[in-house]
Amino acid sequence: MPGISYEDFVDTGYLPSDSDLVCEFAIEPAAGLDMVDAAGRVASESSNGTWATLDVSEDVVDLSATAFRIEDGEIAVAYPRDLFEGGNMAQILSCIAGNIMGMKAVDAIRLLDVRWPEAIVETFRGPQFGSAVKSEFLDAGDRPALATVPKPKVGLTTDDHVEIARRAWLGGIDLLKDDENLTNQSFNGFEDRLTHTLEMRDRVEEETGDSKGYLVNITANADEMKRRADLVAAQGGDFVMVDVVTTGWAAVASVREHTDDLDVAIHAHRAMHAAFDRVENHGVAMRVLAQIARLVGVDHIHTGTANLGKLANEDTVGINDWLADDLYGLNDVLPVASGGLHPGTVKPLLDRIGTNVMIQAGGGVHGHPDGTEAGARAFRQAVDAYRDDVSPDEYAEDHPELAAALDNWGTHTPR
Ligand SMILES: O=C(O)[C@H](O)COP(=O)(O)O
Ligand SMILES: [Mg+2]
Repeated sequence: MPGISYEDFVDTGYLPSDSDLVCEFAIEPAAGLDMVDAAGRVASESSNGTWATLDVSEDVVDLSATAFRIEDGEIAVAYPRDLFEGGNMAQILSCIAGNIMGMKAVDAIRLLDVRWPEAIVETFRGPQFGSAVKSEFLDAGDRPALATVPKPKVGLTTDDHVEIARRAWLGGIDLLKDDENLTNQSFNGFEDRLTHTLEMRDRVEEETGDSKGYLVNITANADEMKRRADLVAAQGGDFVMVDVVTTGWAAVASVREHTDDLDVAIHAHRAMHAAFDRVENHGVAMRVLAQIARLVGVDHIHTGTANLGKLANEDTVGINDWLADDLYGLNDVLPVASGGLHPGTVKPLLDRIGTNVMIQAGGGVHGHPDGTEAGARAFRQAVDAYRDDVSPDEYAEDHPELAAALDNWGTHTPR
């Protein structure tokens, strides 16, 4: 079989087959190696090779990857379908983003993009609802869904949390979201928070006639997440939230499998993603993390704010487009813009990312000079102004909450 020595893993005449999984990497070869040497080592270590030349018997299945394009510091590597266990994202990542991330043959390596073949895509569940949550669970089918995160992010008692939820929903917010580090701590236990927040949701829905949602953070070990998801469903919740990077994709897959019968959508917070994607020449691009999230089957995921918020971003627009594109019939994923947004950033944000999104503000709602309900109204008014094609300043003339928000923050991008 070929592929026993790393040189055998490069073939610039190779044409990937439809079933090959193709990865694009940016690589910086270590001193003394050229791009071809480094490409061979990457393809080898990420499929079936090692540093030494192997003498392999005929009955070993050939699962070698092939580096077939090498140009301008980037390489493309094709992997045979049978290298991978279908439906097992952990195993796939142990190949395409595994040992190669630390191998000394490259000073830096970044997984930029993946072409997922149908033969792999069909082994994953994908999202149960995707962007359909906006009309299926909410009244936001024709506009961005609006979410808020109670602040301070931890420390509020359950009663405080529920009161903030009430004010935010009454002000026009669709979704109340737990923060990424709020799970089941002593000051605000999961079960009480779930019960009382959903009771409040029902009261507000009755009062306003609008559908409201609660993204309760079930992040924990996999079995506990499943137990918490059961509680959410039993109490009439429509959403669970999972910190998908910190829990790991195998745990997310367990939640996705479990929620198939529960009729609840999965909101993915990406806390810790920047450990993989912030250093520009190394790691795994957010684009790939978003692809993984779609395959595993989350319904919404944070994809950044197109550089209009407080967190560093990659190509939010390109990622959002990928999440909306056809992928062998898999549902789409609703992109979530969050992190440092406020009413003054709504127009430039929607100009960049469109309206089939969820937009979310914590500080930009609760930090409003007149409090949470006014902040929620201002956030909603900024979206209504956009819908009516009226400038925020003009809309603010007869919407005092928006006027106060714009006076306070202008169009400032926070840090
Ligand atoms: O989890 C999030 O997305 C953030 O808590 C948003 O908070 P901010 O709007 O205050 O930055
Ligand atoms: Mg947060």
